[in-house]
Amino acid sequence: MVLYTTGHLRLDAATLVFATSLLAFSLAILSALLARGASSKRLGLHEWSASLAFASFAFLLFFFRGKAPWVLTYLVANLAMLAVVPFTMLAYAKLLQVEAPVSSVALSTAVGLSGVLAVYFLETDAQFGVFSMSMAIGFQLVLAALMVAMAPGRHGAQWRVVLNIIHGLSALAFFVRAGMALNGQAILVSTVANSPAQIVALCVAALYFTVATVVFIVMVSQRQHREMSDRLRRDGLTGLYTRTAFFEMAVAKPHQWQAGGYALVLMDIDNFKRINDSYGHAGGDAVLAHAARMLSQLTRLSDIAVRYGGEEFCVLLHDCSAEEAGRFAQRLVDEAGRQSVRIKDGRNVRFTFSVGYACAPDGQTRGGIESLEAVIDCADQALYAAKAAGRNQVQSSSGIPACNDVALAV
Ligand SMILES: Nc1nc2c(ncn2[C@@H]2O[C@H](COP(=O)(O)OP(=O)(O)OP(=O)(O)O)[C@@H](O)[C@H]2O)c(=O)[nH]1
Repeated sequence: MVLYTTGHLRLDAATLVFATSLLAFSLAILSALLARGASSKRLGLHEWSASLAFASFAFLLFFFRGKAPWVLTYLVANLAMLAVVPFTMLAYAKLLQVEAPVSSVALSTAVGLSGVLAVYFLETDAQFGVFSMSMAIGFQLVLAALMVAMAPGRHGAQWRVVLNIIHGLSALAFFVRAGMALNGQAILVSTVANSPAQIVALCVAALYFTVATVVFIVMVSQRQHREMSDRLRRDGLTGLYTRTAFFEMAVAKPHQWQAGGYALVLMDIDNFKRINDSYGHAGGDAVLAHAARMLSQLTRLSDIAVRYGGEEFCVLLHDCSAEEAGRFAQRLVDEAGRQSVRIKDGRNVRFTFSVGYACAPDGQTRGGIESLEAVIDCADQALYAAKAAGRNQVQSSSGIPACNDVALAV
């Protein structure tokens, strides 16, 4: 099949193979240039660029079939093709922060490789090579689609769907090709075989490289944007959310913390001024950073840990009973008492926490931000009570008369 347009312009296998190589090469350069930014490196653009470079190289070698040595245009070209999807998966692993299915990839690569080696060295029928390569790449495309579909989070959901449509379409093209090989109709990628199957497969390849690269770059830029806005909401010294960001988040997504009830835990490092006086401001900073790390380790992903003031922290425990909040608060005090912070001059600094907490049980959380402010106020009074009672301890707001049924009271 040759899709003619006018005059000398024709869309045949030779044109398509060369154009696909050029297209993949241009997209590889674009991805490599975008990967030059420090933050882009760890988002998988290098791997994406490598995958396209392998594809471009393979298609260029296919283009020279019949004019260059068979070792290059068959063996090396197919080895390059076998590297394309695994590098794509490495890129997804970085961007979506998931594990690549290494053993399944290795197994499918071995299947593809065995077919190619058998054809090249043992002069087995060429259809065996086409079948094993097509099955291997089709299977790897399905694995890539599963990685994209099963990655945690719902960010860029519509783009993931587009990616998976194109993965599915490409996998289907490879499985059809494998089926044709079984039926004895398979053709090698060639510039002279202009069968409809060949033309369609080449068009699908060009479509795959273009759409998948555009979508990948969009997803990279979305993640960069998310990370940048998250960084702006965090305190530079401790990495915890700032007080302003905390209230913005609480107002924006009340259902995320109200559902199931919540507890608000406020904690303050005891006699912090003395720590600053004894160990210097840098020593004090090291204690703050250590305390924040400890806090992050003890909280769940659904909780919100905040640097509430100078040496004061707060945690919103989502879906949490009063007993659980009490245990969490006591754990903070115990851990702080157990740990010490090694500062730059080699000295160890010990610190303690005073903690106050208040709860808004499930069913009493309808007051929105006003209710949250009331709960914080009660946790603050409990913290004050802990300080007044001698520090290094936990107090609950339940003993404070004004704080009973606090969420209902507002
Ligand atoms: N190193 C350092 N110190 C800070 C920072 N922010 C606030 N501080 C200091 O934290 C100290 C807080 O002291 P106070 O409010 O008197 O409280 P405290 O000494 O912890 O006493 P209690 O809270 O009553 O136990 C002040 O000396 C502030 O200068 C910071 O980012 N780094």
